[in-house]
Amino acid sequence: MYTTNNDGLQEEQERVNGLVGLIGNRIEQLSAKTSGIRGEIVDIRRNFWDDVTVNFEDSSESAETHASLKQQAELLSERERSHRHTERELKTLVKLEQNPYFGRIDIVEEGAKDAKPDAIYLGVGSLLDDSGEEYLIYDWRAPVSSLYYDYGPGRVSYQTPAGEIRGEMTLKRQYMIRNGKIKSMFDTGMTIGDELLQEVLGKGSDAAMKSIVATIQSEQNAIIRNEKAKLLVVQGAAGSGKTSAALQRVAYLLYRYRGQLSAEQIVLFSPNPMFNSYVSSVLPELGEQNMTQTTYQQYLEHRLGEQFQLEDPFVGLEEMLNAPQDADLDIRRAGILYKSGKSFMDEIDRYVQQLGVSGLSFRDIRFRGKTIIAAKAISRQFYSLEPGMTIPIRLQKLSVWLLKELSRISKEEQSKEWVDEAIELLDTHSYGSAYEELSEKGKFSGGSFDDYQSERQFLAAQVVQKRFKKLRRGVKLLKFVDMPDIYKALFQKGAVPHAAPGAPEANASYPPEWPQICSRSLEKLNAGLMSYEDATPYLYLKEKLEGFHTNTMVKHLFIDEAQDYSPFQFHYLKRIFPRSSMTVLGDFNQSIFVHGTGEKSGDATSGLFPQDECEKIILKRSYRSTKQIVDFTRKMVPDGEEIIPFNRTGPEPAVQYVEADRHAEQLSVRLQAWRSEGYESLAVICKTARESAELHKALLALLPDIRLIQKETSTFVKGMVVIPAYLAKGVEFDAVVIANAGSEVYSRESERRLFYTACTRAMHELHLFLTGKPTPFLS
Ligand SMILES: Nc1ncnc2c1ncn2[C@@H]1O[C@H](COP(=O)(O)OP(=O)(O)OP(=O)(O)O)[C@@H](O)[C@H]1O
Repeated sequence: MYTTNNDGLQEEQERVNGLVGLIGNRIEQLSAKTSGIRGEIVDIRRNFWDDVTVNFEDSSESAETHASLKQQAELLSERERSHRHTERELKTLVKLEQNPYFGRIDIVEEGAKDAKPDAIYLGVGSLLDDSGEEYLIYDWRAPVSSLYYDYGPGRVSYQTPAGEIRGEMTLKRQYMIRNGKIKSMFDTGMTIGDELLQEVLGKGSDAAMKSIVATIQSEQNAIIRNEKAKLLVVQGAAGSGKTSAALQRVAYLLYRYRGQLSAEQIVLFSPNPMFNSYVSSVLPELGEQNMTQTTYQQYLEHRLGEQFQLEDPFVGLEEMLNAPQDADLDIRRAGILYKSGKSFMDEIDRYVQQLGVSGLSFRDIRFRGKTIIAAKAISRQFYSLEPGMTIPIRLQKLSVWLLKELSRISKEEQSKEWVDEAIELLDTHSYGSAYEELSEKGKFSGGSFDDYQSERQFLAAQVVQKRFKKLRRGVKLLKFVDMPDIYKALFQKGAVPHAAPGAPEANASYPPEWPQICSRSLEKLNAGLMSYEDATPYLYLKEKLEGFHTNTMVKHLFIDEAQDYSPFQFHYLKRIFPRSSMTVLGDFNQSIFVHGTGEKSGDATSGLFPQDECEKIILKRSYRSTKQIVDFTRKMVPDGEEIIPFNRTGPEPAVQYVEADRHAEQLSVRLQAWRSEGYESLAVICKTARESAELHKALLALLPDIRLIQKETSTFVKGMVVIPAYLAKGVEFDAVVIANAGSEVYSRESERRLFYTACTRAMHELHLFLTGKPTPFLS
């Protein structure tokens, strides 16, 4: 539905030339302005104190000093703001100079006096003419720009903050402009030119994800511009542009809510650190600052502190993938599943209710090897507090009581012998300052016994206070609450449900393997290890008891690879970020963790927001891989026939039998062949990290520059890599070899999605090596 159009090419090129000239001038002016502001900032900083009148002698002088300081600080921050603004403008202009726009639509607005259409040109930023009244280029995020993504020529309408605008689109045109020259231009119909998409998708993959603004598809546009939903769930096939849409959405939100929403108020949860590096250039490319990026694991570590050694999700996954299929594995799976579900959360809620009445464990507070406040006394005090108060409030009150107790005990300590010994060991400086302070207070009468007493008392108080400081800090941080013990108690009673007087009925949702799950959980926790599946419930319980440390600053959460999150984790995130909307992007066919919600129906996000605040968008078209690869991979998963390949062709995926002892050699032949064809990013995908490490070792002798990707790898670079399938999530390669697609490697039903994820990483070519019978997922 597109036509290459050279008719108005010269005219169009002249327009581009004019714009490039104008942009060049603007760049010059703005550069001068920016360096002027920078100079001013340096000056203000250098002379900050010279321009402030400092006088604190009396209250009126002091007020004047404050006012003067405030004024100077405001001036500085205004200049800094202005500098940031001009810098951003400058960056956009530099981009526009290279490629001023990528699209044009001609619109006749309904009710307009003039029947002549307005030509609207779309680029990565907007540009006004010298009068400041007419847009020469519209930002792709402006309300009118949405027409470009949503409509073809004909009747159109779009929303503006002031209401709906209707009209007629008489032309839709796309351009490929490089360095100010129009390479080609097309007039298109409804969809944004296959031609342009073909060109973009046909290229080699990069070490960094690219922005897709010139070719956003209408179903992606609906994700990007959604403003209503508090919870936007995007369910999309592999390679359907979920991550791309998410990143353009961040850019859109920053534009739409400029001044109200900043990049730090948006958090993206990524599947692993390497993915963070892979996507981190998209927003800067669009002239925006990057949002905060983290992984759920990093977040857990940050919250958990040092009490336990936290296992990452890949440890458990690796164990399960390498373990034989036996009863033991079933128990592990059942434990993970139960601890990831909403029932366990409800169970913890019930447990907390019971703890309000009895059962909270406390630690003795000890000093110099002796218990000075016993856990029992702490418990007694806690349960003597008004039971109507919540546990967090009671703990705060308890901590105030403990601090008072510590003060009392510290006074008693001052007369103890160890204090005398400590005083003797004090240096002369401490003595000197004690003397000075006491003299100032007039506590010395002149060499008498009283003077000696005053000095001893003073030094004793100091010595004891110093030694009690850590205890006080501990009390303020509620370290006297024995959280590990309280969590363990959930498993100590084995299958016996926690029922408290007045508490709702304990649910009988325990899995049949509960007793074994309990003993395993205790074994690990007693060894100071925290499994990934325990971390969120533990933190939830801890925060329910100690009070939630919510983050109200964050306004929007993006959760990518959402199929790998459990319902428990979603509910926990919702509590931690109570003011935040969520965009949740996932593909149930790529769910690889037991705790993940691989079920289409078992929506992990249900119940997070009221129904009328939730929206779901399904992306069926897959852009990453050639038609041949998509046709091949979609057969591996249920409902695969719903996945629509983008019409870009390439070689058929190949299955190749290799002899086990020539495995590495044949792989290297394949990789070298691809390399000589010009592919730059090549991956050998294995099932596990163990297999990857072994194969990498063997391949290194043949291909010295091949890299091994491990869970700690934090940067994604172009080249040849060996990578376990679960770390390849979210990224893509020009060509992929599945190291061994044999049934001895991928056979359990639980590995189907891992296999699918691995195969769908290929953009142009996919080869599957086999040393034996093929995996049943290929049949
Ligand atoms: N509208 C588009 N225009 C150009 N390229 C696109 C478009 N949509 C997606 N792509 C490309 O398709 C590829 C896959 O996109 P992306 O990684 O965002 O998909 P995804 O749904 O997150 O994939 P997965 O779930 O498999 O990780 C990327 O190379 C991306 O640039």
